Amino acid sequence: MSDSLLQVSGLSMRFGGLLAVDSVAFDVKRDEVFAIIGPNGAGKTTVFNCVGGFYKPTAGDVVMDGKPINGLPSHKVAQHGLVRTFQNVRLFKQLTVLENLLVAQHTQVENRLLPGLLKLKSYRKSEADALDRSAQWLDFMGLREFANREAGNLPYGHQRRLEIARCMITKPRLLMLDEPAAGLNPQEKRELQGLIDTLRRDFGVAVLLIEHDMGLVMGVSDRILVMEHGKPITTGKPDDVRNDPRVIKAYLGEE
Ligand SMILES: Nc1ncnc2c1ncn2[C@@H]1O[C@H](COP(=O)(O)OP(=O)(O)OP(=O)(O)O)[C@@H](O)[C@H]1O
Repeated sequence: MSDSLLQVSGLSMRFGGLLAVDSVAFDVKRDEVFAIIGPNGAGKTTVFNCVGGFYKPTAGDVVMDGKPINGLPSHKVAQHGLVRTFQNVRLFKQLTVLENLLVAQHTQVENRLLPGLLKLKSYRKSEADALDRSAQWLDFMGLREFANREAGNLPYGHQRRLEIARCMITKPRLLMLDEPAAGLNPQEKRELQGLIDTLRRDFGVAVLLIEHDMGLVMGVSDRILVMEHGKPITTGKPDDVRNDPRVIKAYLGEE
């Protein structure tokens, strides 16, 4: 078994005349935290959208655990164990916190109509299990006291945690986080770093991260891919990337 969970090669995405992503290649190992950084417009989100099934890449391969997933829609990609959060939190804001976690499991747990209608024992059991798992994640994320609050009314940092819980409850193998520190205060950022460490260690999930907060990226990542103008500049460990003149130039050149 290869130690790479996700392998991306020759990935390109063209929007009309703009080559937003140009021949990007990287791999994410099992239980690795891998970050993609780069100045605004570098193509990070476009890579995410291609990997997660939101865009069909113009060229290239995306392979998850040996199976090609490029071009698959996001719900199919999720069935391969790859789920994501969004730059602007996307929850069912009118539903309660608990309901958000139940809905996340619904496609997995029970989508057979007949057993549901008949309230078969197996159906009741799977419903009870979904409720148990929701309670466990509410506790784990410190959200239990908010279980019956509308998700849209939670403080922003709590909404971000709920979004991560909603991903984790589907038991992914690769969690993609799109700017998870955006809008968080310094204390919440420290908690986020601890959370990512714990998710990887205790739940064996690999993490693919886009983030502008360099403190978080350097603190939490095993390896970092740096992009500029759609192209990869370098991939390396945080200390190597931090001191790479090409990376420093890419960021300073932005000013
Ligand atoms: N749907 C789209 N249609 C046309 N152009 C797009 C589309 N999405 C992104 N782009 C362009 O592709 C380039 C890369 O954008 P992308 O959002 O991937 O960069 P990014 O590195 O994620 O930037 P940021 O850090 O600001 O989020 C930009 O020039 C952007 O304007």
